[in-house]
Amino acid sequence: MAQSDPHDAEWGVLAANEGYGRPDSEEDYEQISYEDAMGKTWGKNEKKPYRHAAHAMIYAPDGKILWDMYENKAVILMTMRFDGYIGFPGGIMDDGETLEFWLNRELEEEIGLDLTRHSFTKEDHVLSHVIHKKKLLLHFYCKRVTLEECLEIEKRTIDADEYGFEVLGPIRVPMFTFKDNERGLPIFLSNKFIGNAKEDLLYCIERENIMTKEEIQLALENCEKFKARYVR
Ligand SMILES: O=c1[nH]cnc2c1ncn2[C@H]1C[C@H](O)[C@@H](COP(=O)(O)OP(=O)(O)O)O1
Repeated sequence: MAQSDPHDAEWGVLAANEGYGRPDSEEDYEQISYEDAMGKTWGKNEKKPYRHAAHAMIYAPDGKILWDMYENKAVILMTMRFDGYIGFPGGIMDDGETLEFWLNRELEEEIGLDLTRHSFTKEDHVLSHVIHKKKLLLHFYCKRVTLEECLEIEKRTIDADEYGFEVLGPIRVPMFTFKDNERGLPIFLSNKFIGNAKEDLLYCIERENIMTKEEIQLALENCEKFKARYVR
């Protein structure tokens, strides 16, 4: 059938959601409570209503000493996405079920999460944001598991339905910094992250007592110094 909307012709099946992945700035994100996010109708009668999206961080405390020198503070699972950004697994929610229902379904599809063992509940919710510009409500969840469980979850990613499509691979956050104060977490932070995934990551690292606020601030400062000197 002929395509009538040039936007659809350009983006095909991706047309409905492609706008959510366009670059934005930190100022576009307004933090709101879960109750406010879920309690309002958010433009239900407008031509394009707000959509909800939910993403999740799975991690385990580590403590392994790498190269006899650097302590890896935790194993934190992220993914290389189809669009070249780094992000957390999850996605846009459909109507008619709870956020956690759709989040669990996305996690099963994208990383093969075994929902009989690790399904997310409202208790795992950490943060919600609204981005009016994109008419998007973002919900973030975090779950601590044992190191053994975390490694099993990571391995299952390559057998997931979306491996090779929405998820190009599991990645770990380097939770250590070399003596040059750049290699490790600071350089990792200079990557491109989807949405506010970087802020979600840093928020949870502090909230879960993996690093202090001061340590995170230092990593961010060293990331900026690195970018100023090296990024072409
Ligand atoms: O990890 C994330 N943290 C915060 N915001 C995120 C994260 N991943 C995506 N997003 C934002 C920006 C995206 O465009 C939208 C939709 O998420 P996405 O995973 O791309 O959803 P679909 O695969 O299209 O269902 O949320």
